[in-house]
Amino acid sequence: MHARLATVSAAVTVGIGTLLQSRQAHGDSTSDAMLDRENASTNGHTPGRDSFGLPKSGAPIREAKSVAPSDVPRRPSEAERPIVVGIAGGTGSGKTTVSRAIASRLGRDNLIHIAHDSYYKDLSHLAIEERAQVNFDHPDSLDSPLLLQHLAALKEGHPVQVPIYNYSTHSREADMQSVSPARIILVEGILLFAEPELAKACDIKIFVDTEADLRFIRRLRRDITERGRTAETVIAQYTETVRPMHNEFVEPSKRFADIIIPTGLNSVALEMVIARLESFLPPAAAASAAAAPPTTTPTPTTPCAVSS
Ligand SMILES: Nc1ncnc2c1ncn2[C@@H]1O[C@H](COP(=O)(O)OP(=O)(O)O)[C@@H](O)[C@H]1O
Ligand SMILES: O=c1ccn([C@@H]2O[C@H](COP(=O)(O)O)[C@@H](O)[C@H]2O)c(=O)[nH]1
Repeated sequence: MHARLATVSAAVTVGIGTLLQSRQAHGDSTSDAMLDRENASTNGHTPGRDSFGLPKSGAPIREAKSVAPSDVPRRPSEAERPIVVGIAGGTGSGKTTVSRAIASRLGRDNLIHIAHDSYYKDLSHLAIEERAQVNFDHPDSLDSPLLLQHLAALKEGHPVQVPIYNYSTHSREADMQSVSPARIILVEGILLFAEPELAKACDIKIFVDTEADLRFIRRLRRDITERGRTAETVIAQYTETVRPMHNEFVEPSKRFADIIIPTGLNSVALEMVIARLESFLPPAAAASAAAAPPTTTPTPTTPCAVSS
């Protein structure tokens, strides 16, 4: 299957803003925000950015990984600032699998991988039966403002503490995962482009587009084996919330993507994405990534926290 690749177009300025509270404003306000952004991207070049408005390649900001907490990390220059790559798509579309394929090529030193899912709100104050009834596919179920704060901090060269979410208990673990900046920040989630501020925080937006029947089959298998569900609960959740929310929020957000990857592990599309991301790495790291074998099917797993 051939990849449908659109031009990488968005030039975006990251800023922390409050998310729109009104979900009913989703349609119009999202469109307005996106149009504003597209218009802004055509207003000539910004210093330190390339013709697409993306930060130019330069030295990685690896030094932030080794600083002591008491030290103040050096603020990355515009040319060094991390590139945020958003990977959205429906549940089971292959977001994590695609992220891992990209990560395995670009290398741990150059990339960090953050899941929007890690920012699900903690439901430990509810009885376990009540937790399972929550609509986890509505944007309000996630602490997106915290993710926005973290992306902004990483872009400034600061490490962040990412929550660790447990899908079986629908709650956050006591521990958090410390994540330090890298040149490429992969962030994935079903609702990433449905939240205008989060979409805006992504320099490159990729949508993994997989048919609903395949996604459902994958989810059924995964949720039973990895997330402690039964076939009955997966089917009930899918019909009651996952499917309607997909149609209301996820599917319409596809139009904000720069690139659409059909059925996930599409090697043509992946190689083009990887080549583009390599261009942001310093020469030695880019050469090493380019020398790695072409993308193969990684063992798909579904972490809920961060991996790289
Ligand atoms: N291209 C693929 N072919 C077959 N199975 C896949 C493929 N991509 C993902 N999967 C399977 O589907 C499940 C969901 O994939 P995942 O990457 O976790 O999707 P998402 O992150 O979008 O929910 C995984 O458990 C994996 O086993
Ligand atoms: O406690 C929870 C939190 C989330 N979910 C479901 O997870 C998916 C999103 O994860 P993917 O890896 O993209 O599938 C979302 O559809 C939620 O319904 C959950 O079941 N329980």
